[in-house]
Amino acid sequence: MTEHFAFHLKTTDGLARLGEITTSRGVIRTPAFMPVGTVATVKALYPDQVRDAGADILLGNTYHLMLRPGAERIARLGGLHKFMRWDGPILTDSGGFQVMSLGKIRKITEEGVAFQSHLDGSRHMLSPERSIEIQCLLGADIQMQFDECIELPAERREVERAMELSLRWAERSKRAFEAQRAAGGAHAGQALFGIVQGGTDAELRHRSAAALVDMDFPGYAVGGLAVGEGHEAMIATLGQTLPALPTDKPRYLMGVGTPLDLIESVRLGVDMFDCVMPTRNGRHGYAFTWNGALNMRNAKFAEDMSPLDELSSCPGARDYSKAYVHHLIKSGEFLGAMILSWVNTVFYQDLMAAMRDAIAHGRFAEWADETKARITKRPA
Ligand SMILES: Nc1nc2c(CCc3ccccc3)c3nc[nH]c3cc2c(=O)[nH]1
Repeated sequence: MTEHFAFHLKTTDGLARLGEITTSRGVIRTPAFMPVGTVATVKALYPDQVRDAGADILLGNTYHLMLRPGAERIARLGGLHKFMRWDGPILTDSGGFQVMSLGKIRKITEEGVAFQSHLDGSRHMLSPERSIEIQCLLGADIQMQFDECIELPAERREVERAMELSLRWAERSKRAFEAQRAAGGAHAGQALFGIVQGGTDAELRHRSAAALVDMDFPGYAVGGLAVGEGHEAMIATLGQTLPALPTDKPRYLMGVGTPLDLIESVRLGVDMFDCVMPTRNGRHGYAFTWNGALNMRNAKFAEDMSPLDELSSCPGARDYSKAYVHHLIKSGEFLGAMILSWVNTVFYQDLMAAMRDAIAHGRFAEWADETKARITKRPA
């Protein structure tokens, strides 16, 4: 694991950026979409399908994996990469966000968050130090600071309190990560990212970003969004937050988003994304295609033998008919979820590859306008 973590900004087109992140487990081409593999699997897909779709990096989740099968157990079994047979980079979230959305009977203090498992009610505690310890036990290449993300809408003083707590937790996360490095629990090919909070308040966002930049992280996430604020507020907040971050470090917008969200966020200068949408919506019968999103439960597809999306690079989108996928989804068959998870994961990777190509050729604005018209048109 000699390769040091590094970000190389290759070129820009307006605020849009083309780059590469080097980790000890491989290179991440940015702008990048990172499939979510919360419990050590990208649901309904084999790792080879995820790799062949073009994904360079996957996401794992501290909250879920600490509860089952357990971080120490995964470490005993050789780490998350070996466990799930993914040899590329893995980014893990720090767990705070998931405790707030899934954990039960939570108690937040300066120390951290005490909670009960949503699986069996067992008692657990997450702190910046324990979160970093778990992420190192998992062997994550990119780790996230322990933060508090509050649901919007919220009172400004609540947003300010959570943002300031997250800054104190950023300091503690960084010290814990450095201690892990010194003790051999982490190496130079791994990185810890800070997370900017502050709701949709520009002043709080600037304070959070400035304080994190002072702590000097190798990458910065914009957190606290995709929590119900809506597309316009998210884009407005991004426009206020991104300029406060250094251009020579990656920017990761957490939990985003729809294809339209991705295009508009890349236009503003975001480099990395994650979202459960391609796989979760796939399991619920939605297909992302180059002619808009299709709800495969719709009876209009019952006798439509045309392919899901003949423009897709996914064999599943070209080989299977809408009628067949409609039947599988209506029947609740596993293959329906498998096909649509595959089609959607490939669509998201093809979308990112097209963005990278447009930026490389200095035609992102034109490409974005053409593509938005195509993929947001209401399907016939
Ligand atoms: N730590 C953190 N995570 C967030 C996630 C989960 C992203 C994630 C990472 C890795 C695996 C799964 C999920 C968010 N998802 C939507 N909005 C989000 C905001 C935050 C946030 O402010 N902080």
